[in-house]
Amino acid sequence: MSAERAPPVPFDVAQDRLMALCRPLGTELIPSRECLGRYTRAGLAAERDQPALDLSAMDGYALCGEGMETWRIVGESAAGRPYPEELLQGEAVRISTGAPMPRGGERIVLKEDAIVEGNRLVTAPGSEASARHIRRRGLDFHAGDIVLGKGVRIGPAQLALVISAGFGSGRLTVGRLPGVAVIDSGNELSDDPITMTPSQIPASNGVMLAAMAAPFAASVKRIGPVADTMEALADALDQAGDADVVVTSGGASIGDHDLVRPSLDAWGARLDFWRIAMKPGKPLLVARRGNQLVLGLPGNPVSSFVTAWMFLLPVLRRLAGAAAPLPEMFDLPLAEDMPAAETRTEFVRGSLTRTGVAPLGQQDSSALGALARADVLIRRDANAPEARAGEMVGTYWLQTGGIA
Ligand SMILES: Nc1nc2c(c(=O)[nH]1)N[C@H]1C(S)=C(S)[C@@H](COP(=O)(O)OP(=O)(O)OC[C@H]3O[C@@H](n4cnc5c(N)ncnc54)[C@H](O)[C@@H]3O)O[C@H]1N2
Ligand code: MOO
Repeated sequence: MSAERAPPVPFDVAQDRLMALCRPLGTELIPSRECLGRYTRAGLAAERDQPALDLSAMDGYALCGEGMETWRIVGESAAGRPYPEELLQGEAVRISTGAPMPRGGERIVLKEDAIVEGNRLVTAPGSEASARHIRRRGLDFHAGDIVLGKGVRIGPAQLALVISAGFGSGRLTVGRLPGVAVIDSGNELSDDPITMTPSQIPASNGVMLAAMAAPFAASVKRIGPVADTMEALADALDQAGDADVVVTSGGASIGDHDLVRPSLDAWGARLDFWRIAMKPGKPLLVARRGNQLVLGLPGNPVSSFVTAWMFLLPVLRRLAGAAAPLPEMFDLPLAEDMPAAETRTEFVRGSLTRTGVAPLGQQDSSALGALARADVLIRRDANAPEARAGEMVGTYWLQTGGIA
């Protein structure tokens, strides 16, 4: 059967097949503070307790002894400058948030609940000193605890955790990020909206795809726009060099000018699969040339975005070492009825309302306006029956890239 006539690959099968083709790239040792956006390649064990001592969580006074009316203030424990002695019965020290509890300090009275005259302290009527204002040693984690699992993305919070766990001045072993080349192809494309003719189209996909790939890539090389000729495509593929992932946009369908498949063939790439039962994005193709992976995305801008989101980003995350590279789906209620689905798994651009998710009115696969307004992709499985308002539907959050 010719590739044109073979039935399209079901969406989930295609995602699984693609993931099976990717192996995480090697590792590299880089300064911990530069690990933003990287993936851990092994569990990370803390090198210290956090906090390393019992600390005060509030500004106030640390007290020793119970059942007395007044305390004698004998000094101060400030953040980074602890009170050096042991507190004795009836003694108190001024203490600030984050400062170490003095030895013998049992409870904290808040500054606003303390009545102080000279070095005498009494607690205000109705208030009480409490041990709950003490952050105990190891409250966050203990030395040896695995604070980040394997294959976790280091975002800002994880980066702070790495520093807090004792790796501030050291290096971490993280996954290497892939090199990416993005080629947009099409005779009608122009990079210059000022001088182009009305029959031309601004080449928006290349910029969009490069922006999507950038957080997961060591480098992104943009090539084109290039003409729909075998020569121009051959030249563009040569320029892609040894990029780990080559992404093309346009020319993936079966039109007379759709030359991506024959060009890849001439370049020495072997087709793995082509055409997915998804809407938008049916003409997606996947090919390999040695260790290089080629994703041929459809030219329609929304099709290009959705296929990049569902296939390219998972590939990049997997190569970078992600344990869970596929976008996560959440069930949310529908804000309005939706018709029965077609024979392809459909990803409907939707907005988030107070009562749930609502499909946007414009679903054409060229409509960037609706895509830019969308908060979510609503998933409608192939042949799913009509869905009523209030029913739960699978939803992908666009803002988070589907991974949080
Ligand atoms: N007879 C059939 N025709 C089509 C089929 C089919 O199965 N049989 N599939 C349709 C589907 S679905 C899609 S999606 C499109 C995609 O086809 P291509 O990947 O070959 O895309 P092009 O024809 O090159 O372009 C489609 C559309 O997108 C615009 N475009 C292309 N590149 C860019 C870019 N870099 N930036 C902005 N816009 C771009 C292009 O001008 C076209 O308007 O095929 C259907 N046809
Ligand atoms: O699947 Mo195409 O991507 O409908 O426009």
